[in-house]
Amino acid sequence: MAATGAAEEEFPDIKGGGSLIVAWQLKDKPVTIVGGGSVATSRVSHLLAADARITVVCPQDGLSPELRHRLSRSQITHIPRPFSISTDLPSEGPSRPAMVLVAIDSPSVSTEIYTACHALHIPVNVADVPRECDFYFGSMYRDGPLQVMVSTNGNGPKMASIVRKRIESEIGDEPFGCAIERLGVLRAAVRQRIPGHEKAEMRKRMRWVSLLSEKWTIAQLATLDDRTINLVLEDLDQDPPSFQEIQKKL
Ligand SMILES: C[C@@]1(CC(=O)O)c2cc3[nH]c(cc4nc(cc5[nH]c(cc(n2)[C@H]1CCC(=O)O)[C@@](C)(CC(=O)O)[C@@H]5CCC(=O)O)C(CC(=O)O)=C4CCC(=O)O)c(CCC(=O)O)c3CC(=O)O
Ligand SMILES: NC(=O)C1=CN([C@@H]2O[C@H](COP(=O)(O)OP(=O)(O)OC[C@H]3O[C@@H](n4cnc5c(N)ncnc54)[C@H](O)[C@@H]3O)[C@@H](O)[C@H]2O)C=CC1
Repeated sequence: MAATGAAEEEFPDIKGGGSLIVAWQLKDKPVTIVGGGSVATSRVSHLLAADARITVVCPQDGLSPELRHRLSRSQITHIPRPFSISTDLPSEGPSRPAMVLVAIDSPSVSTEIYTACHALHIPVNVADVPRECDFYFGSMYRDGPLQVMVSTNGNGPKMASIVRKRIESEIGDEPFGCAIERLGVLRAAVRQRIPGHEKAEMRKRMRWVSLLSEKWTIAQLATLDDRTINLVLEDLDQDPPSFQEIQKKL
């Protein structure tokens, strides 16, 4: 059909009012957290899981017990004083934060920090102040490399937490995290055996991994150790073997 002739109803209507959920890669990037209370502590957990380089700025007596523990294990850097816009927000250089998270109990100071970040084009989140957020946090479920984030786009944070718990209980004990971690290892091995970036090679890899992901259950994928991966990958010209076929070879 001609590109211009497509009828309007062929394309879905898109309702706005949402946000773009992405998996932001922060490994080794500097992130600054202002405040050391319970909200800051929860932000630190999420950032540690993302391997970010974390600096917490707050007076010595504001650091929560958990953050003191993380500091003693060198998981975070602590600057023990109130946040200073002129010192703690370098506009360039390796210390320029990739992201700033504000979790303090002073709305006016929060606004000043937000304004300074905004001027420097540094993405910022001020806990609980939607108009001072370039992005919102969501309710997180995590199992190894698997992450599920629920967002209500500011409409009902508590409801986000309720939906996340529903997902958590639906997943139950199924070892998704382990299965996905093992699939990651297997995919790397497939790329070694069928290297190359030609369309045909990519198609072959992608088709093969997709078929295996569907053919094996989550519990079966979770059993893939290095030895079974070698057996599974024995003949990549054939469709993937079943779990039972591999069991017979062991
Ligand atoms: C916009 C956003 C900005 C941001 O902070 O990033 C924001 C804003 C506000 N939160 C408020 C209240 C509460 N927030 C929570 C809890 C969470 N809040 C989180 C995110 C977000 N909160 C972002 C939107 C996310 C979304 O909509 O999906 C969660 C998901 C993630 C996290 O923060 O880690 C975490 C649950 C984590 C979990 O349990 O899994 C609870 C429940 C509780 O504490 O148990 C309550 C009370 C009940 C209620 O109001 O629902 C208020 C009103 C304050 C007031 O009334 O004064 C505002 C301001 C406003 O709405 O104007
Ligand atoms: N505690 C909670 O459950 C929730 C809190 N919030 C909001 O998040 C914000 C933070 O909450 P909490 O972590 O509970 O607060 P908190 O009162 O436990 O901690 C505040 C922290 O900010 C530090 N601080 C204050 N002024 C500072 C400055 N100028 N520079 C650097 N650090 C400074 C303090 O030393 C302390 O570490 C508040 O605005 C609160 O309204 C939102 C949702 C839930």
